[in-house]
Amino acid sequence: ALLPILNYPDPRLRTIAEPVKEVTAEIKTLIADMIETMYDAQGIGLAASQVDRHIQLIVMDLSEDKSQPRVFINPKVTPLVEEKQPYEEGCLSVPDVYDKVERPTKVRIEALDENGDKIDEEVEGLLAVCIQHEMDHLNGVIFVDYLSRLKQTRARDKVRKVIKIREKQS
Ligand SMILES: O=C(O)C[C@@H](Cc1ccccc1)C(=O)SCC(=O)c1ccccc1
Ligand SMILES: [Zn+2]
Repeated sequence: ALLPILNYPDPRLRTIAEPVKEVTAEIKTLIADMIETMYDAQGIGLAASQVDRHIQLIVMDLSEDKSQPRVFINPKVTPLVEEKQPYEEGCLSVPDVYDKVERPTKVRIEALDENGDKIDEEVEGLLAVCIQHEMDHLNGVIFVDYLSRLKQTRARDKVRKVIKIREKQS
């Protein structure tokens, strides 16, 4: 089922996510719903925080044909290099706002997958950017927090406009 995505600056997006204790049937349903919601919203990642579920769960699919969804449960991300790289980020909770954010170029991801099996990978490129962006969501951080006050104000105004247009369309 499609889930409603919280929009910036909704304070619920600032909630710190709790660790997942057990991958229950309910969580497997949530994972399927998040993947469906991510594809519908044309995203490449989605954190549970964005659908108002405050558990440490991220879904991601960087494939062209939306055929390789990945699930990260209780993820831990560790930078492997000091070097940072800028990337033009977007966010499904801040629609139509894109801006450069600098993040460590290479990171280690430790997590569990949807079967409770260990993930332990060193990644760079868009996967490294996206996992750090999603990890921020689980810690109540949104990418606009790294931008200037002026850009944050513009982002709030932009989201307000986009939501109004979407409400008219629905
Ligand atoms: O809000 C989210 O977490 C999803 C977000 C993930 C993300 C994309 C790009 C850089 C960092 C994090 C999105 O999927 S934004 C929409 C999108 O598909 C996209 C935007 C910019 C570059 C590439 C993809
Ligand atoms: Zn986001």
